[in-house]
Amino acid sequence: MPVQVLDERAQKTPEVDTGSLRRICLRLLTAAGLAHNAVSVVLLDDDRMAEYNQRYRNKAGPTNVLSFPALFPPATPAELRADLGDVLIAVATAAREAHEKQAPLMQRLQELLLHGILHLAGYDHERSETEALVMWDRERELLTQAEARRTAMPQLSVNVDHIATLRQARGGLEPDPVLAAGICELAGASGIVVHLREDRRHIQERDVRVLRQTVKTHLNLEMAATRELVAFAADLKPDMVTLVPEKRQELTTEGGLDVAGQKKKLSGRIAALKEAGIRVSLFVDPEPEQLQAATAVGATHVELHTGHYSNADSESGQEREYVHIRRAVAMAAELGLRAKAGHGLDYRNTGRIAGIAGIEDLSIGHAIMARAVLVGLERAVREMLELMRQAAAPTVLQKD
Ligand SMILES: CC(=O)[C@@H](O)[C@H](O)COP(=O)(O)O
Ligand SMILES: NCC(=O)COP(=O)(O)O
Ligand SMILES: [Zn+2]
Repeated sequence: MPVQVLDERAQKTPEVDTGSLRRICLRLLTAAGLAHNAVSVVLLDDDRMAEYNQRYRNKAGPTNVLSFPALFPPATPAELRADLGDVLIAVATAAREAHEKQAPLMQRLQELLLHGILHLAGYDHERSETEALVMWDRERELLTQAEARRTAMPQLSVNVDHIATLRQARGGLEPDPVLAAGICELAGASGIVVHLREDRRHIQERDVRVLRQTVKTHLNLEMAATRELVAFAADLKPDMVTLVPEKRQELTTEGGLDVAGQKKKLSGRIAALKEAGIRVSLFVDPEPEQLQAATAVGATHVELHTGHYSNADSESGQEREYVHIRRAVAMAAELGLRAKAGHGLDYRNTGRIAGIAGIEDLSIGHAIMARAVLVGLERAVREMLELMRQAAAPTVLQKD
C-alpha cells in the first residue's frame, strides 16, 4: 500500500477518519502524478508536534504540518524515490485553523496534507518568493483537480464500432464511423472508442488512421495485446490503448482481461506502448486480484467490465454486480489506478454506474447506436419521401 495514516493522538476524535484521510492522500498523490509513491501520514497532538518543531526547526510551539523527506537533502521532483517520506500533522492546530476559516476540519487536513506532500516532492516556499508562488499555484491546481475528480460526473466516451458493423454488412463506404465520431463529439462526447478486432469484423485500420487525424477529443483504441497490434498502436499513437481479451467466435467481449494470469506478457506489451507515449488501460472484471495485477504490470487506468452488471437477469444479481463495481472503484483509487467503466451500459442501467464517485469515464457504444437508428428512423423516412416528392414528374391532366 503506498499510503498509511497513523493516528498517534492520545485521544482520537470521531471527526477525523483515517480511512477518508488515506483516500484523500491517494487522490492527491494521483493528481500530483505520484500515485506509485509511498507516504506515511502521522496525526499528532500539539505537544508532540511542538517537540518535533523544536528539535528539527528550533522553533517553539506546535506548527500545523511538518514533512520529513525520505531523501536528505530533499530530492528534486525528477529524482524521487518510491518512498517519499513522512507528513506529520497536528490535528488540534489544524482544527483551530479550520475554525478560523469556518471550514470543515477534513478540508483543512486535506490542504495541510497536500502542502506536506509537495514539500516531500521537493517544493519549498521558504527558499525564495518565486518558489513560494510556484508551490502555492501547484497547491491550488492540485486541490481543484482532486476535488473535481471526486465529485465530477464521469465523461462519456462513445464507441462507434457498430456504425462500422452496418457499413461492413454491405461492404461499401457508408455509414462511416469517422463521420459518426464527429457527430458524437459535436453532441458533447468527451472521447471516441473503437475496437480494432483481430478479425476486422467492423472497425478497419483505415478507420483508426483517419480517426487519429480527425478526433479532437480523445481517441481510445481497444485491442488485443498482440505484437502486431502493439506495433500498429505504437506507430499510430492513439491517446489511449485499452487492452481487451478477444475470442474469434464471440459476438462481443465476454469478460475482462486475465491480467493476473499473463503478467509477464502484458508487462512487456504495456512497457512498449508506454515507451511510445501512449496511456494504457486494462479492461478487467471488477475483481481485487485483477486490479492488483493491473498495478503490477504498469497500467495507469482500468476499465471495469460492466457486462455482468448490465446482463444480470435478476435485481439481486444486478445489485451484487453493482456492489462489486463500487468496491472495485474504491480499490482502484487505493492502488492509484484511475477508474473507467463500460460494456453493455444502456438507457436503463447507466444511471447507477454514473453515480459512483471515482469513475472518470464511461464507454458506451451499442445502446447509443441502437437508439440512434430508432430515433433517427422517422427523420430518415421523411427525408426520403421529401426527396421523392421533389423529384416526382408533374401530373399531366388528360383532356378528352
Ligand atoms: C471491450 C468492450 O467492452 C467493448 O469495446 C466491446 O468489446 C466492443 O466490441 P464489439 O463492438 O465488437 O462488441
Ligand atoms: N468498452 C466498452 C465499450 O467500448 C462499449 O461497449 P458497448 O456499449 O458497445 O457494450
Ligand atoms: Zn511549508
